[in-house]
Amino acid sequence: MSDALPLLSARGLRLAFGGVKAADGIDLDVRHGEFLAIIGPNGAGKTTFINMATGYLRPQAGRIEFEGQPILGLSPRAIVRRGIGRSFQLPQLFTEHTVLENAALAIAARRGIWSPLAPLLRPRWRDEAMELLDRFGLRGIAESRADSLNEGARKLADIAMAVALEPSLLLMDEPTSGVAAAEKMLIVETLVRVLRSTGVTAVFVEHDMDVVARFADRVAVWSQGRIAALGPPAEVLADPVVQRDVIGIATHA
Ligand SMILES: Nc1ncnc2c1ncn2[C@@H]1O[C@H](COP(=O)(O)OP(=O)(O)OP(=O)(O)O)[C@@H](O)[C@H]1O
Repeated sequence: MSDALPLLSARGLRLAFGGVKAADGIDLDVRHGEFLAIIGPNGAGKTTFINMATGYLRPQAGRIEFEGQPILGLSPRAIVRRGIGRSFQLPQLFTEHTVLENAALAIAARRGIWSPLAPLLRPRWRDEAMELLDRFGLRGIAESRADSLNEGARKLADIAMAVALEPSLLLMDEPTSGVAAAEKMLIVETLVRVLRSTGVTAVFVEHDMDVVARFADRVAVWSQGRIAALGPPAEVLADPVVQRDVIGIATHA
């Protein structure tokens, strides 16, 4: 496959909820290997885009292609199988299970195995789950229950589960929301290191402009269901309109 072909290509996406235009003509190409940040005020339609690209919402018009193939109309599960992973604003871990158990379940799910947990904790699976946790620096909390983790560890563990499914594109909705300021950069550094080393392309919704400036290759600015600006962070974040309309009100927790 040619690298010139975008990994994901969206054209003319439209979706209104009553009078609210959550997507009002979205055109976006995601390039192989890039880290693309999506910024924009609350209600601009950022999550709606992720929901459309992952099969959770169907646009009223437009098309989305992944690796040159149309994906609109596929179920979320079928889209995961094509290679698009996702993490949510609120982590989706099995809270009553340990981090290791969550990892083993995710690795098994990747192979289409829906097994009781006990066999998945035998050495072969356990080693693989530990190896995954190691990559995210989570080995030390492998035996902790998911509901006992702080928000930073919970977010990383959630992303590790998405990576266990071996996506080529990962869409992350606010990977740092709720994470304490002191932890934030370490969390993002860790996930960027893992994703870059495995060649995973990433799209992430982010409200922290320091994170965007440091880790994004390109930034797309969402405004009222449209993309108002797109380009390298140094350029986009210096745009006075973006500074006034997006950064000035980016106080979202
Ligand atoms: N399922 C839905 N039903 C009705 N309205 C919806 C639905 N999903 C989103 N909306 C509306 O569409 C608009 C865009 O919402 P969306 O969640 O995509 O924004 P966002 O940019 O992700 O905001 P935030 O930063 O607050 O997460 C909002 O006005 C929202 O209330």
